[in-house]
Amino acid sequence: MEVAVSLETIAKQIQDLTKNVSTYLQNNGHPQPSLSVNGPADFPRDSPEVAEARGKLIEQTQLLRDLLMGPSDYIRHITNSYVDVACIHWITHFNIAKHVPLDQPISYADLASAANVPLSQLRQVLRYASTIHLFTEPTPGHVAHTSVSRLLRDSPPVIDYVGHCVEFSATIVAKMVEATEKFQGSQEPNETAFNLAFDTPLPMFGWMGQHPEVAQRFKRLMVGMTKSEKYSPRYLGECYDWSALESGKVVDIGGSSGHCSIVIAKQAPKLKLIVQDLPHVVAANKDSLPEELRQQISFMPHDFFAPQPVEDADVYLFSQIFHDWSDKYCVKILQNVIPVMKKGAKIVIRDQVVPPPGSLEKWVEKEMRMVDIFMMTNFNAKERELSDWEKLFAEADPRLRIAKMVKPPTSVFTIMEIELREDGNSAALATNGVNGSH
Ligand SMILES: C[S@@+](CC[C@H](N)C(=O)[O-])C[C@H]1O[C@@H](n2cnc3c(N)ncnc32)[C@H](O)[C@@H]1O
Repeated sequence: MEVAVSLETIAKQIQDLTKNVSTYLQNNGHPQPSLSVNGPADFPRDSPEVAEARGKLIEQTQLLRDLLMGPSDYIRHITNSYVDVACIHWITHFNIAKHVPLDQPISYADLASAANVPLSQLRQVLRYASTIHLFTEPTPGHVAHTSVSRLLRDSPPVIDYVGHCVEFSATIVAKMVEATEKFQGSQEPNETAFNLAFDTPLPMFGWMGQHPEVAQRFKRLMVGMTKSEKYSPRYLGECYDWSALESGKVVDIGGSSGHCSIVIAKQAPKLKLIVQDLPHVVAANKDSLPEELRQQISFMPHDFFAPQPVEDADVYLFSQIFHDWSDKYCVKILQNVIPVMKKGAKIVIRDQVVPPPGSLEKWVEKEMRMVDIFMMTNFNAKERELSDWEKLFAEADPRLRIAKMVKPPTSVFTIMEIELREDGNSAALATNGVNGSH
């Protein structure tokens, strides 16, 4: 049960945290956050303490606002957020942000004719959008950018992200109810809300193969994500003792362009790595491997639903594979590797271990659980909590045990080492900063 906290207590915390954050910005030459057109696009991320204070502030200010709304207004507020998404879709579809100059306002009439949209609808949509900080009306009848709407004009990663959300994901999640009614919790990757939304019998990635523009945008998003701390593969290199394998062999299953293997290869120059993926993925990526790594890393077409052909590897690596598949298919993927594992070989998994409900700030947990909903609606898959992982391993083979888990604080991923124990005993689980570990 939630304990009631007074508004003053929350406000006091907000005041103290705001002072810390604001002083830090001033003392380190960072601009104050602003919605004006030249306001900074991102909050500085160079101090872990300030990042923590900012996280708490977002949590506390949101709590204060929600409490002040009261349940009746609050439920209306969260329920009608579909209008926000629809207006952002309209704005991006008709390329409105590109037609608004950065240095001066533009009249609704001129903007309507430049974007070729009905004047009255433009005014309706932008006046709504200005209530959520997208565009502003500095003088009646004239529109100008804010620091938020500017991103829809100038930031290709934001434009990709927003396009993917409003044109793709929003269409899919709108079919959640119908999908459950029709498919009743199916584990098949082609009996999903995605299949209903796009009226296709193909699994999501198969469909993307036939829609290169959507696929290219999705790929750009994924590549962009790997550049952020949260999704960076660099921790995979740093948080596992790859050099202890000396001149051993690693198979990077579903390794895509090999970016995880590249990180590991740089960490442990004597290791040999084989990147396996579907034939078309291997064909598209193998020639872009840096010249200096070609002795160390090779590519091999392989479907992970077929028996694993590499029998002498020390590690079978699965990075961001299992969250795309239901348990039924994850078990098959694991069972294709287990028979060829030599004595002492390990399975290393880089994926999310979702912490128990309520253990993170709500806005952080919301983001994590949003990805879980995408996994459900796109693939009938999920992000797994520790107990889900344990259940999965037990189902694949009772000898599988989690031997180590490491979760770097700034990464969303946990790195798990799984061993195949011949004696059937539980291994002592060595964890490092993993929320909700034993
Ligand atoms: C989410 S990506 C993960 C890529 C990479 N391991 C990483 O961590 O960024 C999933 C990968 O699985 C590959 N994949 C999907 N189905 C596969 C299959 N049946 N056999 C092998 N690879 C497959 C995809 O082509 C894609 O590269």
